[in-house]
Amino acid sequence: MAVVFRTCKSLSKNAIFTRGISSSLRLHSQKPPTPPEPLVNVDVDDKSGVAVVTLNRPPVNSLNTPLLSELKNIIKGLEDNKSRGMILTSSSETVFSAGLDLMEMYNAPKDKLSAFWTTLQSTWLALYRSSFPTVAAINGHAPAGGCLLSLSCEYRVMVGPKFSIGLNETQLGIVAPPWFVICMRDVLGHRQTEMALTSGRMFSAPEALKLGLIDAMVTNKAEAITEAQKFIAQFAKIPPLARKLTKESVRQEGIKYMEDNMIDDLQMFMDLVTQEKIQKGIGLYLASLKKK
Ligand SMILES: CCCCCCCCCC/C=C/CC(=O)SCCNC(=O)CCNC(=O)[C@H](O)C(C)(C)COP(=O)(O)OP(=O)(O)OC[C@H]1O[C@@H](n2cnc3c(N)ncnc32)[C@H](O)[C@@H]1OP(=O)(O)O
Repeated sequence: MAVVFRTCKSLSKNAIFTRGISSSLRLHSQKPPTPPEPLVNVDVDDKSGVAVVTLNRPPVNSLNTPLLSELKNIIKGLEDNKSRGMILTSSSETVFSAGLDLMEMYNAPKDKLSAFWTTLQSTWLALYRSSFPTVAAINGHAPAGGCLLSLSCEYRVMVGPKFSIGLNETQLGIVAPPWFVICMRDVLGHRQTEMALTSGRMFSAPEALKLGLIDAMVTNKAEAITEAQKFIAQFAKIPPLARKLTKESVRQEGIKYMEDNMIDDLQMFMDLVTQEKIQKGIGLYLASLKKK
């Protein structure tokens, strides 16, 4: 797997920034400061043109505004570079993504809360409607927003059997927004979605496979990447424009929902999440996670 420097340069603002800073600082000091790790890494394979995009926000890849923003920029960069495909995975050995960063929603000022949600909306839309094939190589737990990212890809390969996946919002006393529901329904159908979402159930990888929530189960990350590459390779001979327009057509409900309802959806989020009892619930949940 080779990193194509030219591609990375145009994809990651962070990469340009850190290179620029470290080379100029080297003139003035012996020890340049260690550049910050990007929140999302991207490696583009020279031969296949497929990008492995790795969430890299330890410990649990919770999705905050900077990470979502970085992911969105990378997806846009891949679009601009006419990418052949994208595999989304995690640098953690046990967590794909713990979902939305609860700290972004807890006692947050309204402007930050609003920026957080609009970044989530636009990042999701960029991923969901991306023209290139997308696969989630789910190499760890994927609750809530982690499950949403997976569902927004076209194919899901999960490392099993011990990790779990699902939209668990109701268990937290919050509500999965309609576009989360559409994503789940795209994959599971109406009845199973209703059952899964009203209970907020998390599924083990074998359960998820049986249900169709994931498409394949493997035993490690390397196998997950190989399976993902195989899925993407089958599109090599399909004309990209026909593929893109077909994907958009199949996903029209979700795309249209978001395009038509961005402001209402933001308002619903703000109204719900700023309620005192919801804030209290998030606070208690965070405390329970920290107490573990
Ligand atoms: C008409 C409808 C209108 C609707 C309007 C909108 C409504 C709002 C919708 C909001 C949607 C939200 C979706 C979400 O994604 S909410 C987030 C849900 N996530 C979870 O429930 C997962 C919680 N985490 C875990 O279960 C576990 O952490 C894990 C992922 C299984 C990993 O376990 P592990 O043992 O490895 O790690 P720890 O639990 O010890 O965690 C390490 C530290 O990370 C902190 N942490 C974990 N998850 C989060 C998170 N999501 N946000 C912020 N911080 C998180 C945890 O507290 C530990 O912190 P510490 O090191 O300081 O102790």
